[in-house]
Amino acid sequence: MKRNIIPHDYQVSITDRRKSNNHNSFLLWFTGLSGSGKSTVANVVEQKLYQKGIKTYALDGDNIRKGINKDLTFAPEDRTENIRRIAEIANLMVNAGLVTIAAFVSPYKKDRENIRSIVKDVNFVEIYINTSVEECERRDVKGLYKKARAGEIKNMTGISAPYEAPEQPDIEIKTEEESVDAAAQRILDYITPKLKLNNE
Ligand SMILES: Nc1ncnc2c1ncn2[C@@H]1O[C@H](COP(=O)(O)OS(=O)(=O)O)[C@@H](OP(=O)(O)O)[C@H]1O
Ligand SMILES: Nc1ncnc2c1ncn2[C@@H]1O[C@H](COP(=O)(O)OP(=O)(O)O)[C@@H](O)[C@H]1O
Repeated sequence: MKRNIIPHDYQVSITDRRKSNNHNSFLLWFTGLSGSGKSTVANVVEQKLYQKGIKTYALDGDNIRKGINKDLTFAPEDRTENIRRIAEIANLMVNAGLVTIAAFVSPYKKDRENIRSIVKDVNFVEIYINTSVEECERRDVKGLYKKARAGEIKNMTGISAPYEAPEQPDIEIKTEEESVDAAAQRILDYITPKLKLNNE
């Protein structure tokens, strides 16, 4: 379909915005099972960045699935659309100069590859929060695993829907072996060089 959409050439660029913030912008994408620890670790990372004066914004289930994506279910095609829209929003935020943090189950490899192509490889940091389904079920932070076992929730990731683990994530956190603070520190150490402005 020919849509005749011609982008307007705005004069304030991503480079200008990064310069005025005095740091680079990129996307930290947390993937993992429900209850694996994505939000817990992401929250500490954001707090530490904020304390250093870094401009951040965090996207998560509450501000997305209750808002812009409230029309979407957990069926595979809706999860794909969920992640696609979030990637587009994240891309706008990266262009606005923010270190953008996103914590979503994002169980499908092809959807995560799509995020990488939307925000560009150089702006994408994939963080795999690797917690076994047994441990997530033991934590059962929201009581969802119990409901899934009782058949009250269909398509529950790890129980009745697949989770395709990243093969080469930029960072892998095994929460059964590493504390929240140690994980957050490892992420901060990884991204600190990326925050520095280069001469674009
Ligand atoms: N069927 C099923 N499977 C997985 N998760 C479920 C499901 N139903 C509801 N929930 C709750 O919704 C949160 C996951 O939403 P996401 O937008 O991250 O999922 S996805 O990326 O589209 O797969 C997830 O939040 P987190 O626990 O923060 O991961 C759950 O609380
Ligand atoms: N090392 C750890 N890293 C992250 N979370 C942990 C860790 N150890 C225990 N937890 C607990 O696991 C739960 C993870 O919940 P949450 O962060 O909401 O997961 P998700 O966002 O992936 O659904 C929290 O109750 C958290 O306190």
